[in-house]
Amino acid sequence: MLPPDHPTVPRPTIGVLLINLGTPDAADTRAVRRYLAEFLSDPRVVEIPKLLWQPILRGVVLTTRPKKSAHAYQQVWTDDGSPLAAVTRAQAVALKEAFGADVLVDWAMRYGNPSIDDRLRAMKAAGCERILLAPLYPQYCAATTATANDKAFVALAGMRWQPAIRTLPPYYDDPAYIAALAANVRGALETLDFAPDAVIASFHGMPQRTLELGDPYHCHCRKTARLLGEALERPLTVAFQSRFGRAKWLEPATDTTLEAMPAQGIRKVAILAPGFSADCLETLEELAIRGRESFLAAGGTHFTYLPCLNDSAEGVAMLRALLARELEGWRRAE
Ligand SMILES: C=CC1=C(C)c2cc3[nH]c(cc4nc(cc5[nH]c(cc1n2)c(C)c5CCC(=O)O)C(CCC(=O)O)=C4C)c(C)c3C=C
Ligand SMILES: [Fe+2]
Ligand SMILES: [Fe+2]
Repeated sequence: MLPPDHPTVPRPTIGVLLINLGTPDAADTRAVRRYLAEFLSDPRVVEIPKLLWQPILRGVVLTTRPKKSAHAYQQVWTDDGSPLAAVTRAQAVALKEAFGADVLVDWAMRYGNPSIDDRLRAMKAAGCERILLAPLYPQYCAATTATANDKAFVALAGMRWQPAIRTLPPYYDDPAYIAALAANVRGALETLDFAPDAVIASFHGMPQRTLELGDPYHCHCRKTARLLGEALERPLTVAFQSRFGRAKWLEPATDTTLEAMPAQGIRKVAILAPGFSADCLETLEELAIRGRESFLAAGGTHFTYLPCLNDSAEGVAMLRALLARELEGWRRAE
């Protein structure tokens, strides 16, 4: 006879951990400083020797940037907190619903909260013997995908009894991802009261040096944009946003592209950020607010920002298909 509180329904033995970049706990200078200190101390993100970089980070960067960034966060903060956290949580809830009771879906952030370590331990305690790590970056980059997996493996290194692990591969050219983006863009363009002269695909930038060192990120971005352009039957203008620091970054830059367009006769634009699985500071503030302002100030007449896939029906169906493919052998083995 089982005790009354013994679970009669089997506990899920398979878990999926959605991972995104991370965001401050609050839109104030203190919380942003804490977040930036962790983020920008990651040697996968800033590839400058620690002895040189830490004095610059602790000196000029962490005394000036947090206040400026906190102001930016305040403009996009929601009742559910940071948009990045709110959207990632909503994606986890929707995927939980889609997979049903036999798969435990959770979410974590590479920097800040909820931490990867904390959520992996909770999943293990809940009975997960097999865990799929899913860094939600369509384009592989050492500064995003690899560091998310690194962090998970550091947590596993502290476990006596580790779960079995798989990692979600990049999906920059996956037909399901391209189709979801195309449906999203087509639907949004249909509701516009203007026909854009250009559709811009803005990806987060990276130092040019990482391309020369063999990071596939730039190639992945270009291929996503080519395939999406083919699906939409119109070429996209590719640009790279969010430049950080003094080194040369991937070009062309989104801000200078937007500022130059009106003088070239391109006065109506639609812009999307296909490399972000969730809307966040970089899309909502940098593109939708500042990008709009600078484009209109340069003589543009019409500007629209097209939201990320987020927890839209097509976005969740796409993620479910990608994750289910990775879980295939595991689910059959149960
Ligand atoms: C989508 C892919 C991303 C890549 C590639 C990436 C590289 C990268 N980023 C920085 C510096 C900053 N990024 C910041 C915010 C931020 N970056 C991404 C994604 C990628 N970054 C996201 C999703 C976010 C948003 C976080 C949020 O809370 O909404 C920031 C913080 C904000 C600010 O102060 O501007 C910094 C700094 C570097 C240096 C880098 C590659 C080397
Ligand atoms: Fe970034
Ligand atoms: Fe930015």
